[in-house]
Amino acid sequence: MQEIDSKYGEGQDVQQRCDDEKAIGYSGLQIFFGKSFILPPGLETTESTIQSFICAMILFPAVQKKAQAEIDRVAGSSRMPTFQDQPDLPFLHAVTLETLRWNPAVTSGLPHVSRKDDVYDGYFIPKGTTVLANAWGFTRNSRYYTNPSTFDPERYLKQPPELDPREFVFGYGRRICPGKDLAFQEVWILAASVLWAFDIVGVEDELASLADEDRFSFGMTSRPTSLNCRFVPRREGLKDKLADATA
Ligand code: HEM
Repeated sequence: MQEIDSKYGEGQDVQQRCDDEKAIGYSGLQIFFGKSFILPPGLETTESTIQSFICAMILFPAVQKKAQAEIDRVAGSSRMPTFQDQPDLPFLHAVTLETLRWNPAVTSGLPHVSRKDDVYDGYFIPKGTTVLANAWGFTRNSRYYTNPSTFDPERYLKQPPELDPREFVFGYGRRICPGKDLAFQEVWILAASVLWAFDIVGVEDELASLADEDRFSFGMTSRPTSLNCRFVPRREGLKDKLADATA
């Protein structure tokens, strides 16, 4: 990758770079994850969201079991779930939403500048002020979510459902995340595939005793502070089945 990185700086000819990478044998996945490429804005956020999903599955095994039961009912044991199964997997859809909410990857949004004087909730905000929208604040607000620290996908399945986190975890307006639909689908297919193939089992219970404030890093992108777990295969001949699915 270094050889390619030194040839192409940021913002250089992406198509040419892809062709060169393919020519020297990088897989599609390596190209997707290549640094100094156009995707880094979505890379860390998606990665940390997936880590939060794994963390949630460790801490809330009943949710994991319920999602696996739904996947098994729809896809069976001989094939992995695919996007075609999406309409038949409402609980998994809710698990994906709850993953986005439970630990939003960008907890305090990105800084923006107010373009004119404004008043919000009685506070005067002069033109030119740096403004941050607190996504974390939404996720833990009991006005929107019951037991907000609990990972509970059912909140989106009851009538009326609680607030869809896609309303705020991807930002707002003109600069809203352009990768939001892709991100949702990436997290969904990863959750579907991993839960079909493996039981995710925590190897230490230190995470369970932590409060929200200590459980997540709250960096530029927020991720779980500890993630010790084992992926235990759920299927006979899993290696061959995975090879078939990715061939
Ligand atoms: C779960 C995954 C993701 C989350 C939580 C997320 C969240 C965000 C947030 C909060 C912003 C700032 C929006 C604002 O300024 O108000 C943003 C911007 C952006 N995201 Fe994402 N994102 C994710 C995945 C992706 C993916 C997969 C891509 C691309 C493939 C992507 C590309 C971008 C780009 C290019 C921007 C900058 C947009 C601009 O400034 O005009 N993101 N994202």
